[in-house]
Amino acid sequence: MSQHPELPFAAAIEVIKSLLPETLQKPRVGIVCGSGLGGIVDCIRDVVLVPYKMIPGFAESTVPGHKSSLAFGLMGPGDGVPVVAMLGRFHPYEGHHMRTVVYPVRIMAKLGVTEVIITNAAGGLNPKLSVGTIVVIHDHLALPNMTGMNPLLGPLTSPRHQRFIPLSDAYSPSLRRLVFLAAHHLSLDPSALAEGTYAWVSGPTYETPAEGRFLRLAGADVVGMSTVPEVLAAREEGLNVMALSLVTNAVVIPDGYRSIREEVLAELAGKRVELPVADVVSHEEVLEIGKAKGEVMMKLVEWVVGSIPCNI
Ligand SMILES: O=P(O)(O)O[C@@H]1C[C@H](O)[C@@H](CO)O1
Ligand SMILES: Nc1nc2[nH]cnc2c(=O)[nH]1
Repeated sequence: MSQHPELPFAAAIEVIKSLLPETLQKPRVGIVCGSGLGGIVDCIRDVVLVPYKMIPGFAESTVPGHKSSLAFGLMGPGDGVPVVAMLGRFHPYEGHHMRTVVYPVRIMAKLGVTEVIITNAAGGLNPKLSVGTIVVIHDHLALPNMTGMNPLLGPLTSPRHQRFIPLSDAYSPSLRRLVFLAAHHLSLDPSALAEGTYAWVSGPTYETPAEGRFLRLAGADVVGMSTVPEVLAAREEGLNVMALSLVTNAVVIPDGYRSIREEVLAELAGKRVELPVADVVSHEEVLEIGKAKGEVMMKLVEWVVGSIPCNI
């Protein structure tokens, strides 16, 4: 495996701190915004934006719905909790090296972040999940991790890191509890918030119906092209992780394939048939749902940030 040049951690931290007032230099919570979910910046007070192009080692996000800036500021009631939000993320399918994809999470840890909230837009595999539902991720299924594309492959980025990271408790039960409490306090309909397993695929192609069925049979509830690399790096850095998916589209057609054979035979026999047709998903649709339903996600995140106890 090829070595990746050392990332300039110290230079990045120095630049970031030089652009921030002292009160914002040590954020407690890091937030990673998924496709179309960068509106979270509206919940942050005293915002200071730090463009990625100013930070050594950062790439640019090339995906529509992702902005290339970190937002520092305060969130939640009272004095507020210092936070840093990544308004756009890096995906491996953009051509970024895996070390670059997870670099911002490592920078967050170095700035003092102890909890990270990772959001994404995802396709629904579980037919019980309707579009707009928010899923609290409690586990993941990462085929790339199991087939030689684990983001933590290669030399350790710090001698403090463990070589072997357990993932049985990757998604903090305490933070997950807080989201459900948040939903109650915000009087959300209980069906608006579910919990489930996220399948990570590399993208950039969306799933074929067979791939969707395969992932569903393997136990996944939603599928997306991000999050897991960030979760792994965050766990390696010792951060508590919470991850939320917004279901933007349905992947699996419950009744299976539209059978052209059945259709033709029925037509020849003079019968009318109405067979299921697969949804054709697009990134525009993903962004549209993010715009329409992202506010609930933002309110949940804001409530959780304001309620994280000192020692979780
Ligand atoms: O960054 P996220 O995971 O929210 O973005 C999703 C997955 C792909 O990048 C894109 C597909 O529409 O949205
Ligand atoms: N892989 C994948 N990622 C998504 N992100 C939003 N929707 C989808 C989807 O259907 N599949």
